Amino acid sequence: MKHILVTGANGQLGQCLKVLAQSSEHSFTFLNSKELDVTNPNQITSVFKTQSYDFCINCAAYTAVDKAESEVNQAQSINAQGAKNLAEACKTFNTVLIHISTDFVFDGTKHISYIETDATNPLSVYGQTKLEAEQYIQEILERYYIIRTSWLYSEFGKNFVKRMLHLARNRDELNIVDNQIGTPTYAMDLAKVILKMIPTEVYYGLYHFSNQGVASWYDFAKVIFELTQTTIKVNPIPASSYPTPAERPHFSVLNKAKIVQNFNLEIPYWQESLKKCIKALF
Ligand SMILES: NC(=O)C1=CN([C@@H]2O[C@H](COP(=O)(O)OP(=O)(O)OC[C@H]3O[C@@H](n4cnc5c(N)ncnc54)[C@H](OP(=O)(O)O)[C@@H]3O)[C@@H](O)[C@H]2O)C=CC1
Ligand SMILES: Cc1cn([C@H]2C[C@H](O)[C@@H](COP(=O)(O)OP(=O)(O)O[C@H]3O[C@@H](C)C(=O)[C@@H](O)[C@H]3O)O2)c(=O)[nH]c1=O
Repeated sequence: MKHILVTGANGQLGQCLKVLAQSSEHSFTFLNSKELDVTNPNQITSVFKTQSYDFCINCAAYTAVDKAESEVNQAQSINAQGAKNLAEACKTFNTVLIHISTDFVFDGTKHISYIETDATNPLSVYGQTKLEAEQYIQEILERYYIIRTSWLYSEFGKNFVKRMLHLARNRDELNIVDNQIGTPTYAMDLAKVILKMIPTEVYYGLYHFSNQGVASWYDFAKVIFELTQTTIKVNPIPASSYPTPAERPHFSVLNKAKIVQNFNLEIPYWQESLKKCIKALF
């Protein structure tokens, strides 16, 4: 049995981990942003002093991609400095850090799936602060897992699936970007993989994980409405017709070969996992 600390426990990934913790052999401590503010090194130290943790899963993040363009300091402080603070505590207290990163560290100019060693070049403040976090962790720690994932959704928190269903209540028509290509990922699938990595305690390093398959946001929206039998007209539009403060990569499909091989995974296709999430929502 391992002792596991989870930060940012009220976010969507944190809540998925809470569900899985109920049937896990491990002992979990879930702390929300008030109980453990990752920007506060003193608070982190006092939490790590209360008991010895084998693992810390960092689910704390600033994830408002567009807002981050104007709240640079806050995004930097939570995403980059917060991860650095946790990495330092993990080093002092001999804890393995499991940190979640993003496909938005890439600029999207590649045409085949991104592997872990591909060059990064974030287009947004959010992506830049998440990349800084990766760099701090790699500098400070030897025993860490960084998992880059993409387009997370779940029955919990704020995400694209819930936003589409909410918008469809008052609209007959939606325009959705069809030239940003990635892979939607069910946060519950990511949570399961994280827990599968825990007993292994080997193969530390940087990994990519998403569901299988490829989609545009338009494809994603269409399937959300099909599965929920929502009648709405969905129009494909280029990103240039949907201006946003943050630029997003045109292509950010992640290659999962490394995580599949090292942890012997079978990854579900995104449409299959979306069905499970929709079932949990209704
Ligand atoms: N959502 C997505 O599409 C993707 C997310 N990721 C990454 O996955 C991880 C999990 O994301 P997700 O669950 O969706 O994120 P959420 O936005 O759902 O949750 C983030 C959590 O972090 C908490 N938090 C914010 N500031 C602090 C702080 N200073 N100290 C402690 N906790 C804080 C928030 O708490 P509060 O609500 O109280 O502010 C919130 O509960 C993140 O690292 C994210 O970057 C990667 C790819 C895609
Ligand atoms: C609401 C809406 C969005 N869009 C577009 C805008 C954008 O290009 C795309 C997705 O928009 P969102 O703002 O919902 O998603 P976004 O916040 O960009 O999602 C990202 O979040 C961060 C945290 C990550 O790490 C990424 O992997 C990714 O999941 O959909 C439309 O085209 N029409 C719409 O009506």
